[in-house]
Amino acid sequence: MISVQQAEELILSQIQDFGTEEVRYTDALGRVLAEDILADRDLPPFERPTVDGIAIRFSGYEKGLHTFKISGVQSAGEASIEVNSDHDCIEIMTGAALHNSLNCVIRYEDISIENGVATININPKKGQNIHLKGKDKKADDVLVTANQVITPAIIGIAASVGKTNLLVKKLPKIIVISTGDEMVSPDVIPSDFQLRQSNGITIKSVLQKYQIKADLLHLKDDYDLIKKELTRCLSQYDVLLMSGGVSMGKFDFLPQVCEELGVEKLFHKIKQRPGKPFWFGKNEAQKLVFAFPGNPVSVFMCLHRYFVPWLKNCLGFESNTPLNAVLDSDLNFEPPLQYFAQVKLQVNSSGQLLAKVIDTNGSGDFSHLAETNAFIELPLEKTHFAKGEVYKVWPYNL
Ligand SMILES: Nc1nc2c(c(=O)[nH]1)N[C@H]1C(S)=C(S)[C@@H](COP(=O)(O)OP(=O)(O)OC[C@H]3O[C@@H](n4cnc5c(N)ncnc54)[C@H](O)[C@@H]3O)O[C@H]1N2
Ligand code: MOO
Repeated sequence: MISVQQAEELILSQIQDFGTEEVRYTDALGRVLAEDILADRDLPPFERPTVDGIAIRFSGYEKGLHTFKISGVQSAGEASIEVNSDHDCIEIMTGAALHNSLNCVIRYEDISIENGVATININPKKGQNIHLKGKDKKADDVLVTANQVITPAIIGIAASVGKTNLLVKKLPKIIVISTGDEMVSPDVIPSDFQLRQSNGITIKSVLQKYQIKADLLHLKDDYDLIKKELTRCLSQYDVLLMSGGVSMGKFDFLPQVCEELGVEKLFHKIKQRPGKPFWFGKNEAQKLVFAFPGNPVSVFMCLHRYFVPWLKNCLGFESNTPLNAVLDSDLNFEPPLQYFAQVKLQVNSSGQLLAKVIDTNGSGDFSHLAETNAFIELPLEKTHFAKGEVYKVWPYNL
C-alpha cells in the first residue's frame, strides 16, 4: 500500500495537455483562457468627459472669462466638435469624444445657462473631469493573462476589446461509470436491500463546475458486460472515472478487467481513510482510469483530493495550492492511515480559517456532506491532533 503523497505524485506525473480550441466569448464562462487578452487600442480610446456639462478652452478662463457662448451640443457617439474661440464652449455629455481644442469640463451643477450663454460658478482646474486617452492602458497592453478561469469580468473585457472568439484549453472527454447490482435509478423506489445510485451523478456534477459534460453509465456486476463496455469506453474517452468494484468482494472485477484490457496498474490501495482501495492506471494510449471505491464519501474525497488537482494541472490553472486551516478541536485517530475528516470551514473574527470537525460514521455515511464543506488531511505519522494545529484542507461545497 502506498502513501497519500506517493499516490499524489503518481497521479500528477500523468498530467496531459488536451490542446486548445476557440469558443465564442458568450460560451466561455468557466473555461480556462489559453491566450492573453490585449487592448486593441488605447483605453480609453479618446479623451472622455466624466460628467455632463460644458467643455471650455482653459486659456479663456485664465484670461478672466466666466461666461461662454454655447456654440454646439455634443452627445456620446457623435464626432468631436472643435471650438476655435476662447469665448465659446460646447455642451457635452459623459462619454463623448472631447476635441483636442477643449481641455476643461465643468458639470451642469456648477454653471447656469441663459440665452445660449453659460456662466461658470466655480474656479475650474485645467483638465478637470476628463478621463485621458490611454490613461488606463495603452494599445497592445495585456488586460487579462492566460491560464485563468474565465469570469464574468473577463468576458466583459473581451467584449470591450472586440475579442469575440477566445482561445481556451480543451477539456478531456470523460465517462463516469458506476457499478453494482444493488444500485437502482434515483427515480425508482428501492427494495429493502437496494440503494439508489448517487455516485455517478455526484461525479458528473463536480465535473460540471469545470464545464466538463461527462457521459454517465451504470453497469451491473457482470464480468463480460464490464469488459465489453470498458473496451468501448477506453477507445472513446480520455479518462474513465469509476466508482465501486475495486475492493476484495467476489464481484469486484474492475482491477482484473482493467489489467486484462491493457490498462497498467499504477497503484491499488492508499494508506488513507476513506478511499483505501482506490485503483489508478493507464493504457498505452495514455487513457487514464481513476477507479474510486464505491462508498460515497470515498468517491467524494478521492475526487477532490486527487482528480480535481490533476484536472487543474492539466488545464494549467494559475493557482493550484491547497488551503490550510486551523483545527478547531482535539481529535484522535489510531489506525495507520492518513485520515480525511469532514469539516465545516469558517473564518473567525481574527480572519483565521477554522476547521470544525463533524462526527460521521465512515465512508458509507453521506448524510453530512451538505453540512460540511471540506476534508481536513491529518498526517499518517500522528495519532493525536490538537486544537490549534494547522493542516491542509480540500474544499468541496465552497
Ligand atoms: N475484505 C475487505 N473488504 C473491504 C475492504 C477491504 O480492504 N477488505 N475495503 C473496504 C473499503 S475501505 C471500501 S471503501 C469498500 C469499497 O468497495 P468497492 O469499491 O468494491 O465498492 P462496492 O462494494 O462496489 O460499493 C461499496 C458501497 O458503496 C455504495 N455504492 C456503490 N456504488 C454506488 C453508487 N453508484 N451510488 C451510491 N452508492 C454506491 C454502496 O453502498 C456499496 O455497498 O470496500 C470495503 N470492503
Ligand atoms: O477506505 Mo473505505 O473508503 O472507507 O471505507
